[in-house]
Amino acid sequence: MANRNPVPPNDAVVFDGVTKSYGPVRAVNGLDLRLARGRTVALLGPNGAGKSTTIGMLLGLVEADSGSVTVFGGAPERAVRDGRIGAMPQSGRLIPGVTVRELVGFVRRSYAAKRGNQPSQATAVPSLDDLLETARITELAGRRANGLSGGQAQRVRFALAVAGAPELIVLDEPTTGLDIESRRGLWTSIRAYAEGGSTVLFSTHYLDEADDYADRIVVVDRGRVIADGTSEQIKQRVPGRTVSFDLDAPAAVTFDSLGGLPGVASTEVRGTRARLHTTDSDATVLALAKAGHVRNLEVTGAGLEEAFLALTSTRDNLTSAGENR
Ligand SMILES: Nc1ncnc2c1ncn2[C@@H]1O[C@H](COP(=O)(O)OP(=O)(O)OP(=O)(O)O)[C@@H](O)[C@H]1O
Repeated sequence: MANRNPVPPNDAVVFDGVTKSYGPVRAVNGLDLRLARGRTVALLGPNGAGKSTTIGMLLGLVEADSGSVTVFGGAPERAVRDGRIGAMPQSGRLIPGVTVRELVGFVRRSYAAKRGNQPSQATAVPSLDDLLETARITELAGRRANGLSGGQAQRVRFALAVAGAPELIVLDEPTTGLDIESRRGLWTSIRAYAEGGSTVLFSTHYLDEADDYADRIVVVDRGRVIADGTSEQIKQRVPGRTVSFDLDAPAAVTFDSLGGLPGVASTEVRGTRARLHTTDSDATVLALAKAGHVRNLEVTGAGLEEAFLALTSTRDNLTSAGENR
């Protein structure tokens, strides 16, 4: 497939007008996306939005119907063959009957042998000990690979993904089903690897991970990019603020009186804590101050979850929040 635009040297990945259908289902629908080298990017979207199909095309596993996908200026298959992409799939059993050290060592050796045949290749394959350390699985080295907990197995999969010192790692829902401690542990390894200058693309349904770890968030829905920017830029897409406070004298304040304050679009009272969603937080706060009876007042913008829900429920919303790549 011919690439219609020249690829700027700073782009690791370019999707250019890409479509992919499965029978009548348009999984990816004219996707345009550029990923700059060295950044960590989260791919968010509701179920069936096209995230896995997009990742499949990036890894050369799924062929686009039209448009082009370019990785490091060439075909994805070539980047995979050269060990420049490391991938962590959503699932897949680890080989039974071998230890973690044997499994990771085998994959590492196969990359090292390939690099030996390509001395021009810039990135050296790490030592096995460094690799185990990076993935924080040194203490698991002697364990059977198929007898690990979910979190431990994901760390081994991560070691396999980075065994060839790839410049781009692609993680498809890496922490799904893991407890909070295992999620944090895996992210410690991913971040450490990213700090070495690699590009990271991950999909997730955990919005806090996108908020905490991504330099840039790309939201897809029905196979298209519907928002693209930093976490802050995405949050700003949802207008209005939330004004929260403790009611000093709950009996003296009624729902109706709160709802009648300037700017207030909706109200919620739980116990003595009130939350007002307002389109004019300055006017709302001034009116509350005049009325008195409030303590611990707080004004906050929408969280990423609220923004995500608002964006993905607005079906016609196809503009971009920013160009931060
Ligand atoms: N091999 C396939 N055959 C038929 N339809 C498919 C196939 N793969 C994906 N689809 C459909 O394409 C659409 C996009 O699916 P995809 O798995 O890419 O979305 P997703 O955003 O990764 O979803 P999820 O968050 O649920 O994993 C969905 O409607 C899905 O049912």
